[in-house]
Amino acid sequence: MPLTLRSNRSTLTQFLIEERRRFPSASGDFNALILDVALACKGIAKAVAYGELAGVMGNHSAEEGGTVNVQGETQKTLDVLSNDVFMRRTEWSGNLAGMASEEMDDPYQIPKLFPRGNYLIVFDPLDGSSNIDVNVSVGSIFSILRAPQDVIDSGRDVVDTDFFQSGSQQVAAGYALYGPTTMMVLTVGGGVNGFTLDPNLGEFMLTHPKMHIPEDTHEFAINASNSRFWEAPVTRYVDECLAGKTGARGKDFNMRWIASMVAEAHRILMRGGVFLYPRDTKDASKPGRLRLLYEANPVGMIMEQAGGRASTGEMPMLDVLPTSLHQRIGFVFGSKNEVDRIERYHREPLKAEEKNPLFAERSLFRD
Ligand SMILES: O=P(O)(O)OC[C@H]1O[C@](O)(COP(=O)(O)O)[C@@H](O)[C@@H]1O
Ligand SMILES: [Mg+2]
Ligand SMILES: [Mg+2]
Repeated sequence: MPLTLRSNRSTLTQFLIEERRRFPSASGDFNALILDVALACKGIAKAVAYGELAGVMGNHSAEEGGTVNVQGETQKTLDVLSNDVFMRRTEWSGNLAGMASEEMDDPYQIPKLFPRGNYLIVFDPLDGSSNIDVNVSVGSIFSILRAPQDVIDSGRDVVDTDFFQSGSQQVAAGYALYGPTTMMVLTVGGGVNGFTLDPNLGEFMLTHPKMHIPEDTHEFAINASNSRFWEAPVTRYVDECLAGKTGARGKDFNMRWIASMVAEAHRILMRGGVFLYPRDTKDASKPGRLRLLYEANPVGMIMEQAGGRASTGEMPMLDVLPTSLHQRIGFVFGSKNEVDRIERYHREPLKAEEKNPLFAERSLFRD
């Protein structure tokens, strides 16, 4: 079926140029960096789309350099490939002072043969990759920070602490979603805009201008298999959602869990909802599942810029000062009123029945 191309749509390049006109002092390096990232995402989208045909499914083999990342997680072939694409597409242009990724233990130094620039990029090259073999939507997440002034002045190698900037310091954040269509969702600080990849033109076209998250929702997302490890405020919140019309909330809720955060973030951006991967007691060494610098902060910035909220459960995510490169953290985001409510539950003292599971809703001692 021939596609009718709407000529009035902006391309990502046009959009960035128009944005830059509003800030005449901007150097243009930043736009070039975003376009490099977009090109990396197009490359990853192709690899994901070819899947088994390109021999890129399954775990990364030990002969090709190892199978476990710094998080102790088995790397998929596509994790490694996507990481490589991100690095190669962004390292050369003179816009970056350094980068860090989920798939690299330490910060990556821009090779000496390339000039160094003013920005740092942190990325999750493939989010939701445990789903890749079952053909569920996955994506890439990125966060752009300004490099510390002494890094810019001296051109020195970057170290972990250069990246320890709160999420509110991000210059830009975004993700690409490799779903039925490939999309890029971007914020440069003035709202959130969504671009769909036109496969014929090879261009991201502005299809979702000024994305906005409804303040209320009746849809929540959480991995309920962890419920025995949740803290009481989270149990209270989920129990109230499950109780539906008959409970404290007085309305029914729907539940979703894709296990691909980038896809959940996109659903929430499109129609509202709340996502929780809270801090829990499952593993004392992991205060949460998701990573602050390249998952929670960029998705958090997008949520806040779209009128939603992002929180640790206790405080705004974007106010957290990072203490390590691969730091994990509890993450709650989405429709504003739900995130506010979850934060309030964390502040409120527990009632006796919430402290004692024997008296909780659906317990032995409750009629
Ligand atoms: O398997 P679980 O515990 O439900 O965790 C799912 C979460 O893990 C993640 O896949 C982690 O991201 P990576 O795939 O980049 O490691 C999130 O996208 C998702 O929300
Ligand atoms: Mg991830
Ligand atoms: Mg990943």
